[in-house]
Amino acid sequence: MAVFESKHPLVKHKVSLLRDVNISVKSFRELTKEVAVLLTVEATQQFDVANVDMTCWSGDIQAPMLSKQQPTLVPILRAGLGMLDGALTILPCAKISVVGLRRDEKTLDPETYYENIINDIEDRTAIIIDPMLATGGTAVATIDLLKQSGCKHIIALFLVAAPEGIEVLQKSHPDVDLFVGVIDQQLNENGYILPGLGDAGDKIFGTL
Ligand SMILES: O=P(O)(O)OC[C@H]1O[C@H](OP(=O)(O)OP(=O)(O)O)[C@H](O)[C@@H]1O
Ligand SMILES: O=c1cc[nH]c(=O)[nH]1
Ligand SMILES: [Mg+2]
Repeated sequence: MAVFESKHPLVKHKVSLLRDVNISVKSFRELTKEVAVLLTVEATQQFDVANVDMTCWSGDIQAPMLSKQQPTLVPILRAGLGMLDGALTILPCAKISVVGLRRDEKTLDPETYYENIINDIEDRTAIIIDPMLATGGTAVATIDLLKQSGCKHIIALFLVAAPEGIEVLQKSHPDVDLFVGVIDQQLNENGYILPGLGDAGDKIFGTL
């Protein structure tokens, strides 16, 4: 598994702004979307292109186009919805597969409460989007669901990731590449990322 931590100065800057304890819901939503745009650009840099015949204003040409089907975006409810608009800005034709998982506050185990994965997922790259990778339990369960549905190629985007979660993912799904805004220090005793962003879902949905 490859882990790509963004080197883009705007990603660093915007994730730092997201950490402000006094951030408004509006700013948190806007910045989450903006970082999602930047991470989607980085994650799609490795996509293959192949020349196709086309007629241009100046005549017939061969022009490079994406050689595979458009990917499917996989927002993990709730917080992943905050990144969906940003990812769609770069991939406006992507199909969307939605999964809903929440962590049990005490055990930190993920519980799946919704699953709506596209039919032809075996032909497409799945791009998981979720602001936070903490213990890794939610991401592992999501990848399990996608693989059970026939998905063969999966990448995952996170604004902030804890080293503990990266290690768990690495062990469970070594074939999945990660694109991360910032790798943070550690988890606290309640499974929250330090320094982190706090509860990203609550900040995006205004349920603090
Ligand atoms: O790596 P883990 O320890 O599994 O934690 C990460 C998960 O926790 C958060 O979701 P949460 O369960 O708070 O649900 P929400 O998006 O509805 O707020 C976050 O958006 C991830 O999905
Ligand atoms: O720090 C964390 C950990 C899990 N989920 C969040 O939203 N934040
Ligand atoms: Mg939450």
